[in-house]
Amino acid sequence: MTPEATALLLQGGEELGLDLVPHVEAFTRLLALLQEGAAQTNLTALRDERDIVLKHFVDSLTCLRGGWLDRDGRVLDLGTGAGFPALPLAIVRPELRLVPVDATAKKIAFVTRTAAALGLENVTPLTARAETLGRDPEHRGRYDRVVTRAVASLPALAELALPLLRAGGVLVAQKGPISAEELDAGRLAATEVGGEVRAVDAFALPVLGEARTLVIVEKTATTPERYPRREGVPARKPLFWRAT
Ligand SMILES: C[S@@+](CC[C@H](N)C(=O)[O-])C[C@H]1O[C@@H](n2cnc3c(N)ncnc32)[C@H](O)[C@@H]1O
Repeated sequence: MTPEATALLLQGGEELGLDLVPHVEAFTRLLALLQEGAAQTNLTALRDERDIVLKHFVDSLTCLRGGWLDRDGRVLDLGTGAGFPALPLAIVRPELRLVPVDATAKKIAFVTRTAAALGLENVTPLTARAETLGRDPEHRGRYDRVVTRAVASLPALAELALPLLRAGGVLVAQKGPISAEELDAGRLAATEVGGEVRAVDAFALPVLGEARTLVIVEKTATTPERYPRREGVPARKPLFWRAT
């Protein structure tokens, strides 16, 4: 990693209250593996070091805001793609047991290789759709936290994530700016599937200042058996929301 990119990583961490100095080596290796992987397959649109450091690494770590992931536990990353936020979280929070999940086997193959190369023993990647896991007794109701970044609308995320959480578990949804309409639909959807929106944290991405939102949904009741609906339906026909 160039000295400039390292400085941005440390500055981003500092703005989040994180000392990333002990993790520079791990992030340097992650950056190299990501650039290598991106050259071979269509893993990520970001190629530039500065973009990867700020928009993947630092952005992923913003889900630590508010302390929702401060306790150890099982954390499912829904729609992890090339491993975000799961891999940065696994580096910085070794006490978390992370299960990065994605529907695309090629992406999970990359996450598996990368976690092994980085020696991250707290990462167990899984190729699956969230809808399938949500109906599987080995996964339904088994997670303390679900994190997710840039995957779907809030009502769709509520339907996909809440079935996976134990009672009292929490969804930490990382999004860009969110409209009042999406948030309203998300609140209704959360209630429908057994949850409640606990916090909406609008903030600026460190260094770049872009708008981001963390939406926190707590599982407060049992999810009705009919949720999640079948594959593709939660995103195509989100509850209480007419996607544009
Ligand atoms: C835009 S990418 C975001 C990837 C990553 N979270 C990030 O922030 O870089 C969305 C990912 O979610 C996955 N995905 C979407 N819906 C899913 C579902 N229902 N179950 C599992 N994976 C899903 C897609 O395969 C894709 O890799």
